[in-house]
Amino acid sequence: MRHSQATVEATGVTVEFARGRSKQAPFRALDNVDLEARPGEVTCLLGPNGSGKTTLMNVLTGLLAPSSGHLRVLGLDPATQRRELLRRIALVPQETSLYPELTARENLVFHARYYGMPVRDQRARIEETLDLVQLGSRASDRAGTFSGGMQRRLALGKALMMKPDLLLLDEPTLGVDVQSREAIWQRIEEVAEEGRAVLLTTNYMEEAQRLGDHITIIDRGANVVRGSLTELTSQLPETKRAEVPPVSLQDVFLHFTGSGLRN
Ligand SMILES: Nc1ncnc2c1ncn2[C@@H]1O[C@H](COP(=O)(O)OP(=O)(O)OP(=O)(O)O)[C@@H](O)[C@H]1O
Repeated sequence: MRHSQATVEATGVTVEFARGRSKQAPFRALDNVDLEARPGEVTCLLGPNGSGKTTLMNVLTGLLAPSSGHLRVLGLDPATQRRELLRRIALVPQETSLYPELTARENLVFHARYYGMPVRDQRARIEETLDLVQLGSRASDRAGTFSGGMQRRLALGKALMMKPDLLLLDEPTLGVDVQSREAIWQRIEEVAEEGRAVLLTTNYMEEAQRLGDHITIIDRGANVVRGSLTELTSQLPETKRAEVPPVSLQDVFLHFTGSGLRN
């Protein structure tokens, strides 16, 4: 049972996009979706391509307003209290948002200033962050010269530096090597250990299995199943549970979403 007050509380969230031709019914990218993320936990949002994961992240940060549903993030309504919300959350999007001409350190300085970090904290926090994401020795190199893994670590550093109450990550280890992935996973685990909430999307079952205290699977814009890995496994039919113990999250995922390819 999960007792603490939820950081993300979404109930019945629906998002519709108008289609090109006006007479067509709108496309429902999210249909009555429920989601929760709690302090001290990593919540993983899984779903096949196009299932609505990024759309849901955009709703949580107030970038998109839902057509209907109840939504609170840190007790705030993202649609109307976005400015206040953005001071307390950090989002690492799929495409890294770095300035390639600036050095790693300059990227962090720019971010700290933009988000109004107190000047007296900036220097120490920036150096601490560079060490945390293992870029101390490359701090004076331009971000544009970094490998994919280094760029992801720097993007994560930008978010961690602000010490958000909610860290949102859209596919945090997409295309990075094993070493960077391990470093990123450890930082994510530390954020949760510090009592803050993490919500991440991923297509990597191994990642969700390692990090996810709680897992929500969506498919075609709707909830499929939610719970801890143990709870999800217990919802598999007896025959599947018995196959090859222990059951992997991939078995659970394919059982609930099927193996058909998505477009
Ligand atoms: N602005 C938009 N206008 C119209 N349709 C959209 C828009 N944004 C997303 N969609 C559609 O909504 C659905 C969900 O897309 P979304 O990007 O949220 O999926 P996803 O689960 O993040 O996919 P992936 O794993 O491929 O990143 C898709 O069918 C997509 O084409």
